[in-house]
Amino acid sequence: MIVEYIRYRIDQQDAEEFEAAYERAAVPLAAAPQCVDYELSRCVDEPEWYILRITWTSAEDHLQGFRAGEHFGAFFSAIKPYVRQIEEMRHYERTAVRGTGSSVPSLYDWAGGTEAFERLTETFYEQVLKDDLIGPLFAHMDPGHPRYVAMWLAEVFGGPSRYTDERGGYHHMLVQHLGKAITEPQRRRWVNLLMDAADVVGLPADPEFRAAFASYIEWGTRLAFANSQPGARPPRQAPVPRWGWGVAPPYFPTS
Ligand code: HEM
Repeated sequence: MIVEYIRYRIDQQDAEEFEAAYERAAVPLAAAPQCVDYELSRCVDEPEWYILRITWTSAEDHLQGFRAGEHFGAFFSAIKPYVRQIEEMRHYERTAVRGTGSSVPSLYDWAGGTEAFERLTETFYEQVLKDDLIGPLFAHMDPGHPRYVAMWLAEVFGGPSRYTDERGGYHHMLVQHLGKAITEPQRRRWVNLLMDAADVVGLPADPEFRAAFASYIEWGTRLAFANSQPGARPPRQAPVPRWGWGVAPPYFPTS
């Protein structure tokens, strides 16, 4: 991905029409498969300055794909009157320095932190061991297993990176599943028992948290299933995934 920044200097009296022109240009831009996202911002301190940020799938996709593609004509005709007002138009490569702030609580904090995940996995594995379908898979599990899985989940949901630092991270987790030939009914039972345990230990039951939680569990169990099949060749090294709220951020009642 590549980020294009276009800085405009627009006379105050033209600002309204400029923004309206970009609203029109945004329609073909949004339809272009080379465009990841875009945002037009106006400077507060010096309102004649605007910056348009467009993330493209690549510089080549922008310059060859978009510009030669079916959406460019409509895009360009909307913004053509302002081309002479461009002060800078460049592609920038993202660096490793990026992240999110703390304005939105992590799923880890929302759930109640390490203690909540430990309660969850304690209860979950008590039921797993009694279960006819998946109990036998865990018959020889390490007594620390519930705590290790709690560490994994805590890290995935935005908590401390203890599974990576103390337990070997993704690679260690992966090898535990290799060759286990998990069946779909076993995967589904694992999910069902975990969801039951979430209710029993009182993990937050709001729709937003549960949707994000269930989404990771669905994804993770399907990966565990796939990686456990005979002949599976998953990547041996990768970071522990970090799961966020997705499209439904936490709901804070206003009154
Ligand atoms: C989101 C889904 C899953 C997560 C996050 C997860 C997590 C983990 C982790 C972190 C370990 C290694 C613990 C350690 O550090 O020692 C592990 C091991 C294991 N997992 Fe999973 N797992 C998932 C799905 C499944 C499923 C669906 C099954 C089978 C139905 C399964 C069966 C096992 C088994 C049998 C082990 C080895 C246990 C032992 O003998 O110690 N896992 N899992």
